[in-house]
Parts: sequence; C-alpha cells; structure tokens
Amino acid sequence: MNKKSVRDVEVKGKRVFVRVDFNVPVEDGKITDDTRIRETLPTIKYLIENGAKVILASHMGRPKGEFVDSMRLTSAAVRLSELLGKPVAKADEAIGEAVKAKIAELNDGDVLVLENVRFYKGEEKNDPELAKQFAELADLFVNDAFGAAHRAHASTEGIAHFLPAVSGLLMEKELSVLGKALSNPERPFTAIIGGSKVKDKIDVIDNLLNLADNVLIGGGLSYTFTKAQGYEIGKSLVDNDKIDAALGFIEKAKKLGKNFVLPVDVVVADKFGADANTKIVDATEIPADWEGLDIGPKTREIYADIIKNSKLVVWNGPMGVFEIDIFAEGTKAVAQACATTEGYTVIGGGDSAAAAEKFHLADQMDHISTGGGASLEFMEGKALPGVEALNDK
Ligand SMILES: Nc1ncnc2c1ncn2[C@@H]1O[C@H](COP(=O)(O)OP(=O)(O)O)[C@@H](O)[C@H]1O
Ligand SMILES: O=C(OP(=O)(O)O)[C@H](O)COP(=O)(O)O
Repeated sequence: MNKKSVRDVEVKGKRVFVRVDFNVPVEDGKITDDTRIRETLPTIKYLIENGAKVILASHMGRPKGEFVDSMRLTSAAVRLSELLGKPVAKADEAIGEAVKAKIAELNDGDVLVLENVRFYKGEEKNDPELAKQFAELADLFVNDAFGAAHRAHASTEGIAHFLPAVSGLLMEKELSVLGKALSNPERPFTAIIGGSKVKDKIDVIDNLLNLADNVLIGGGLSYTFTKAQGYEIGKSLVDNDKIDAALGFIEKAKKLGKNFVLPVDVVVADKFGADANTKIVDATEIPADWEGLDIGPKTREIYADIIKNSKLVVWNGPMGVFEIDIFAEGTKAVAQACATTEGYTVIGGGDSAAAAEKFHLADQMDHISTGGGASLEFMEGKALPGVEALNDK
C-alpha cells in the first residue's frame, strides 16, 4: 500500500484519534458478535505499548444525527476493556469541552472511547466544522475502520484534512489481503456471488468478470439471470430493472471466455418459512406459484468441485436463505468447500461471515473481511474515500 501506516510515524506521548468500526450487533444491551472489536486489538495494543494516548471513535447503527441511547458505545467500551484486560474510559459525547477535559486526564498508554460519531448531524455530511472539532482533540489521525472506509464522513475522511493521517494495522491488513488477491490473483481464481442485494452486487459482478476465471452465482441474485434468459421464476426474488444488465454479463462472460456459472437446480418452496413444502426442480422449471430459496444438490456439487480446484476463492453472499435450516444446505456446501479447498479463501459480507460461523467453519477460512459494503466497493475497483484521504508514503 502506498499510504503511511501507524508504524511509519512517532506516536509516543501523542494524542491519537483512532477511527475504528465498532458497529457490532447488539441485542438487549449485549454484543452478540465482537469480531470487529477483536480485529482492532493489534492497532490499539500497538499504540498502548508505544506510549500513545488512545482516543477511539466509531459509529454504531444509523441514528441520523440524534442521541439514541440504544446506540451508545458504552457496551463496546466495556467489551474492549475486558479484551485488553485494562480500564477503558468512556465519554458521553464525541466533541466539546467535557471530552477535551477527559483527554487532558489521559496518561501515555491510556484508552478513551468517544460517543457514537453519528449522534452529530455533520458526521455523515462530512461537515468540515465537525471534522475540525474532531481534529482539535488529537495530534494524529489513524484510520482503522475498514468497514466504514467506503464512507466519506467527518470522522473517516474529513478529519484527515486537518491532521497527519495514517492507516491502522487492520486497515492495512484488509487492503493488503484484498489487494493482493485481486491485483495478482493465483489461478484458477473463483468468485462466488450470492445474497439478496441484486442492485448492490451487479457492479461487482461486472468487475469480477474481468478478474476471475470462474464466477459462480447463487442466492436471490440468480433468478434475475434465469428470468433474463426467458424462463419462469415463479415468486422468486427478482430485480426487473437489472434484467438487461444480467443479459449483458452473460454475453460479456462468453466474449471473455470466462466460466460464468448459474444454478442448474433449485430448492423451491410453496411459501417463505420453516414450515414450507419444498421440492427440487431444474432451474428452468420453477413452478409459477413457488419461490426458489436455495441452490439444489447438483449445483452444490458443481460449485464445490470448482471451489476445490481453485487457488483463490472470493465469496460474498449466501447461496440461499441459510437462516432457515431447510434452505441452508447450499450455503453449507459452499462454506464446506471453501473450508477444505487448498486455495486461499477470502470471505466478505456480514451474512456470508455469519454463515461460516453458523456452520463452525469460520476458523478454516483464510481471511474474513470486517467490511461488507467496503470489500464490495474495493472489489468493484472503486477508490475508498477513507483510504484515499490518508498521507502517502
Ligand atoms: N433465494 C433467496 N431468496 C431470498 N433471499 C435470499 C435468497 N438467498 C439468500 N437470501 C438472503 O440474502 C441475505 C443476504 O444477502 P446479502 O446482504 O446480499 O449478503 P451479504 O451480507 O453476505 O453481503 C440473507 O439474509 C439470505 O437469507
Ligand atoms: O456494518 C457496516 O457495513 P456492512 O454491513 O456493509 O459491513 C459498516 O459499519 C458501515 O455501516 P453503514 O453501512 O451504516 O455506513
């Protein structure tokens, strides 16, 4: 990476504003998955050990510029303190005199968590006034929030214009793994795209067709392609605005000589739910009143074979509604193939990571990205504003 990292600058005795992504799932005040907090520990520990005063800033949820109690970062600060095995101070705001006073009390190696930066209207607008107020708190800006790097907000982008700005170790690792995978991929390189966000994922398919040898399509995404080819898809998920784009990708793959693979069979259900009646049909023979909710057994076998023979696998989006057991087999088969292939496996997207966890296969993947939207935009070839704003080496 051509951007400076926290290792390239002096941090001793400095007040360091570290943007992290502590946007973790919370239910009844309890964090249900602390992966994003654990993944920032290398940066935080590095700063503590090197005598910095560590000021952590993050968003949580989408509070739209209001103070919302359920979106405070208190539980994240408590969890961080447990993980670090040392006290972590917590401010109830993210700017202003009370926060400055708390920072003035910090000794070298101390840690303070600021309040949710999205409680301020200027955050998502990237208001320079708010960015300046964040910058006044510190001597150095470290961006370790890969999960929010695709957002040009005051605490991810704006602040970098007012302070020396470098990447954290998680940011560096994410960019290096994804960058290496995509810029000089080991081949055969297989990309698997599934899930339900057809609009969000169409552009990534376009770029992956340029990069990968095999592109496998699954999940809710696949029916737009099936419909584009003129087949009945019943009540399956479809994005009618993307039919032309879908046809275009099938053509593009042919022109480039890429192996673009759509499901050959699907699990269809007479309704959406755990108590639905299901059957397996050819992908071109979905009955009018039924909906496709998983890839079928023939498709699972084809996909698993391709994955097992790949040197690099990038997977984003489940193959079916894996949250419901009767529609989980396709996602499980892909997760198992990713876990056992000798190739290097990279997983992006919250739901694919959750699926890998559900099947107890997460530790067998080589890299699980902390960014869903961010890893997609990176794979689309887009610049990430939170990275662009950092100082060059
Ligand atoms: N055939 C399908 N029909 C409807 N929803 C689906 C289908 N296959 C997968 N899904 C849903 O897609 C969701 C995940 O999609 P998405 O957000 O695009 O993935 P990710 O978070 O991994 O990027 C899951 O909740 C899953 O239930
Ligand atoms: O959870 C996040 O996005 P992701 O679900 O796409 O990984 C990030 O914290 C960014 O949050 P946002 O999509 O509200 O800007």
